[in-house]
Amino acid sequence: MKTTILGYPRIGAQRELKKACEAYWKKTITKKELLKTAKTLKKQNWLIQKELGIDLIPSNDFSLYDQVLDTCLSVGCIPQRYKSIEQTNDLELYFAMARGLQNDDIDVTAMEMTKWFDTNYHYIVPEFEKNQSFAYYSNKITEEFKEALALGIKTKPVLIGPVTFLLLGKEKESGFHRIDLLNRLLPVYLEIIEDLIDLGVEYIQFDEPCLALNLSDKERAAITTTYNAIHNKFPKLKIFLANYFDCYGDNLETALKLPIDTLHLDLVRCHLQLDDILNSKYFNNHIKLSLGLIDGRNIWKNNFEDSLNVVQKALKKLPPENLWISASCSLLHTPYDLELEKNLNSEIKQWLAFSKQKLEEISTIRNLCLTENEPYLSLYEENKLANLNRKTSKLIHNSKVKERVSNLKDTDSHRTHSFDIRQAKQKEALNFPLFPTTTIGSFPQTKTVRSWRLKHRKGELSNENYEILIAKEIEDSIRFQENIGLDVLVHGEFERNDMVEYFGEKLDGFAFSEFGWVQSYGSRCVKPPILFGDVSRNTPMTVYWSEYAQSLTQKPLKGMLTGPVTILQWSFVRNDQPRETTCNQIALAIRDEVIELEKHGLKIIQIDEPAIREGLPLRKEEWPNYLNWAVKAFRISASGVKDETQIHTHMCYSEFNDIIASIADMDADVITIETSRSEMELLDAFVNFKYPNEIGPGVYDIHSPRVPTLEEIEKLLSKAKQVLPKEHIWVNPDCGLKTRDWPETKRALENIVNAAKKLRQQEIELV
Ligand SMILES: Nc1nc2c(c(=O)[nH]1)N[C@@H](CNc1ccc(C(=O)N[C@@H](CCC(=O)N[C@@H](CCC(=O)N[C@@H](CCC(=O)O)C(=O)O)C(=O)O)C(=O)O)cc1)CN2
Ligand code: MET
Ligand SMILES: [Zn+2]
Repeated sequence: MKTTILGYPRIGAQRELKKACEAYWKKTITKKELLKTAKTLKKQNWLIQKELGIDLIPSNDFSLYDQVLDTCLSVGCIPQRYKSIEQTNDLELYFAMARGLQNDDIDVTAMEMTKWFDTNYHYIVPEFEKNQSFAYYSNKITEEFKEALALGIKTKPVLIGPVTFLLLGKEKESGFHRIDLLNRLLPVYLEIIEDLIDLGVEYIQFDEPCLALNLSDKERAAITTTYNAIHNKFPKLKIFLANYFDCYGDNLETALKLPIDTLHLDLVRCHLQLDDILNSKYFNNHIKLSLGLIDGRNIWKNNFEDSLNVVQKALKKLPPENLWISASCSLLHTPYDLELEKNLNSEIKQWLAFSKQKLEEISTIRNLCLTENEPYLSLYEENKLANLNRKTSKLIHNSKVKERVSNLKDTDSHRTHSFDIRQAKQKEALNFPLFPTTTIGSFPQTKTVRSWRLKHRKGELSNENYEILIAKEIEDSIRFQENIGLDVLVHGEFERNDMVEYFGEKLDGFAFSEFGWVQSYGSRCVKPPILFGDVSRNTPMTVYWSEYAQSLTQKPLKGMLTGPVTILQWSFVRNDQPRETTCNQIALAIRDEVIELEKHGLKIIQIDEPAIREGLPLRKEEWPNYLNWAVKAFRISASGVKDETQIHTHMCYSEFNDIIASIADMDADVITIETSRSEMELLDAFVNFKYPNEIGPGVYDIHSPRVPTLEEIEKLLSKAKQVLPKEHIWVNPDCGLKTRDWPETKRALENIVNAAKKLRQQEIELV
């Protein structure tokens, strides 16, 4: 019985890769220095896995930006607009595809970015043309294998499987389906594999998480074609096929019939599938199983007793040499090392395992299965105790909270009156012009603002002085917003480290780490708070700064909250009760905050739910149940206020078509959404559905430093005006401005306000 993992985090325990990439982009370090940092990180990752007892260690799980982008370069899937960069500098090309590039000679936009399945990790979306050709282009995969080999480690290179690669991409023109490109793509994979085999590779891991989705017959056939072709050409190669994040489901028969060496199972997300497989008539016991027992998506300690039971079950049908002990998915989604945490409550800390601790758990489980397992029995006992302690801890349970959730009534998730009635009252109370303008909440989180927070945390800046600085920043932003003439102002979120972590820090039932960083996209990281117990709000969270900001202006100020589903989705959440229950607890806490903001004079409150789409289960059968409780949780948070109080919500990065009815069902008075990059295409869902409430389609792509011109914004707005009732249209950016700098923010927002003014003028001239 051996151990393996599917992938390891790569950002560095101290976020070394983030810092190096950002320095390289600013040209304060050279390409050579960046690559040196990368090399050191890879080496550290391999050596720690070796030291902690991982037998089959992955390579090519490292990436300077994103593994799907890496795959694009491996197979030469480079959109036309980058061809002029291609010749000059490989890193420049790579980062241009990731982030766009603007200089005297070149002006190219970035490739699209979207969520990796149901995670908060974003990948770069491959672009395909009808006549797409592929060619073996970058040699990253072989180079990394050689790098590890030089350290004495023969790795298992990780490749995103060709079918998943195609399905994750997008057709950039009509008249074909991307899956039809398989016959062109496969030969390139075969070339790469041949190179790897020449270098001595024994195992290759093919990640095909598309197997967790509802696949068509054609897509399933593509899986069969692919792995038959690879096996026929390289019969000695050991194919390690990995699906994760959900069951094989309908795709199980296809998977079991493949000529592969190992099938990997995510037993955390789908623990019943082991029985399905062992009992399947297609199962043959020559196949090896990789048991994904350790949770790669969450930070709770494994329960060894349960895991050993699973292994025993497998051992009834398979010899031990046909089993791998592993984690459910790549450890990319969990932080580096729990040992770095010096300030975590020690009771809570003993319940947790970060990536490094998960490596230890994997080898301990294997060691406990050995006949000579005595040296490890104390670890087993320790694990049992920690799990028992977590079950019974006083820190977790709050009977008042449980009672409040179980006493929720239907009326708690309904506003007093329907939208029409509310809208009329709000129009009277707020008296906005046509096409009111607003922003999504955050203003630039500059290095300076972040450095105040760091100093404050370290005790180098007193509470009082920190607050003086934040207050001044808020005041400046209010004056700026008034000057350019925005209709609904925001305070700017300067006091927040992150829109979820900030609330985690204020709510009971959450703990937070110091170094628990997880990559979100490229160099951007998040530090998800740890939701370990019943959630309650014992103190106002945003009232102080919102009330202060409102006191500075006659214009209405929009209070800014993160919604229950997003807090749930972007935290490390307890796994001892249904997510629905936890979400309702958060919803009640947010509801109390909404009511309190109203009490303190705020007439408009935004409850952000950017993660509601991402939280959708991977399989459609499970959508209705999820949407039902998620929408209800939002409504619970929003329904405690009077008709006159205007509730906004905001979503970004979303394909809205599938779930538009549920979005409407959230019944927010106003929704602001991301649409600018798709030229308002995303608005179609709202139009086709006749979305009943007010809506602000984004007119400024905040993911790019580019400033949209007045004309561009006008064009987008006139598109919106053609399809939406003009009384329903708001004018705003796609998302918050925290990742932007002030100069471009100011120019862009001025253009936005002026575009709205021009639109109003046109309306007056029309009558
Ligand atoms: N949780 C979450 N998920 C999300 C989003 C989001 O906003 N939050 N937005 C979408 C896109 N994803 C994003 C993820 C991260 C960031 C982001 O800006 N992250 C920051 C960190 C934000 C943060 O927590 N900041 C802290 C700590 C900042 C820090 O690194 N401080 C330095 C010191 C200051 C400095 O020199 O910069 C340090 O500790 O060493 C703070 O402001 O207090 C980063 O990686 O740079 C943006 C978007 C989807 N998912
Ligand atoms: C990822 S959605 C962000 C919403 C938040 N209010 C902001 O403006 O940053
Ligand atoms: Zn957003």
